[in-house]
Amino acid sequence: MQPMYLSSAISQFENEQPPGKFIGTSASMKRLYQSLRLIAGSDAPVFIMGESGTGKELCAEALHKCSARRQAPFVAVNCAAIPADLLETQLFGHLKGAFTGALCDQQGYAVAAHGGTLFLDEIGELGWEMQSKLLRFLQTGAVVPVGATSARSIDCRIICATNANPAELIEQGRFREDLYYRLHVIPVTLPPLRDRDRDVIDIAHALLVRFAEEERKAFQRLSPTAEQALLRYSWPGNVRELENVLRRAIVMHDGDTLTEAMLHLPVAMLKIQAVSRRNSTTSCPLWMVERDAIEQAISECGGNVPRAAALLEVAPSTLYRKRLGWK
Ligand SMILES: Nc1ncnc2c1ncn2[C@@H]1O[C@H](COP(=O)(O)OP(=O)(O)OP(=O)(O)O)[C@@H](O)[C@H]1O
Repeated sequence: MQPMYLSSAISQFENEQPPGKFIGTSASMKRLYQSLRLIAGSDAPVFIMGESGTGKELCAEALHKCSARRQAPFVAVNCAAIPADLLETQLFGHLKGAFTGALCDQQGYAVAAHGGTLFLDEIGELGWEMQSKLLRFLQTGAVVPVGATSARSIDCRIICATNANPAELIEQGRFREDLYYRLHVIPVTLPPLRDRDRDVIDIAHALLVRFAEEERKAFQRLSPTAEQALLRYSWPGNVRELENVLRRAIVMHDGDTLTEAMLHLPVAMLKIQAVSRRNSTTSCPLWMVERDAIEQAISECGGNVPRAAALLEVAPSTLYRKRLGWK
């Protein structure tokens, strides 16, 4: 592998545009882009966390595109989508005759990613045995295809992602702690869509233009009340859900303006706005702001304190300690 050209990685971000295919300029996304700028120049493993549909794969792609490895392949593997008994040969390859049905040599995803980036999505779904094999690959930097006797060195950057809480998986004995520490070198957390201010509107506009063209419809804009509805909704399925809502609205309706009624957003999923409902001209003690933010995060995570701590980027012990202080 060539030495890492940090300056060339950074130049991808110099124009302050969101990296890769990201849309959104909210404060939380700007913080993310800033981290990605620093991370792209390194070869250290990245561990991406975030709710389903927040853009974890988009993030992995952006890191690859902004790295010195961008001319080499980006290989994405969904660990949950491949049956456990096929995963080893898919990941590490096999030789002809290694098992019934192995009619020719086949290189695995790891070899295909040589020189580039290997993205392991839904890493929490890997079986225990496969986790050991992945750990061995990370320790040795070499793969042994099924049926082979010698190893082949592979140079690829590892990025993995999960929407599960890794601490919980380890606690439940479903994920190896030693593998976790190998992978969890640089953590990246994607904020949920409901915490990205007006990004939802910018993304919706871009999707409206794209889907209207694909569906050969005349839609050109969102009505002001449709925009307000998008802002009020809590988006449990994040950007993927927004894509589905807009696609469905555009397919099922006609016109040039997409209205609130056409979106059919469930009223039961309105945002909990305890903090933002507070009269913003009335100051209050800082501890109350902090308390509200913490309680809101815990409530959004269905009472799961470690997950709320990950969202707030603090240790779970910090939340437990602070909550004891308020009681
Ligand atoms: N900030 C964004 N701007 C524009 N499109 C986005 C953004 N974030 C996500 N998307 C789009 O939303 C969809 C879901 O994104 P992606 O597959 O990266 O999410 P994910 O977090 O990996 O989901 P899962 O946890 O289900 O694997 C994709 O079509 C992606 O292009």
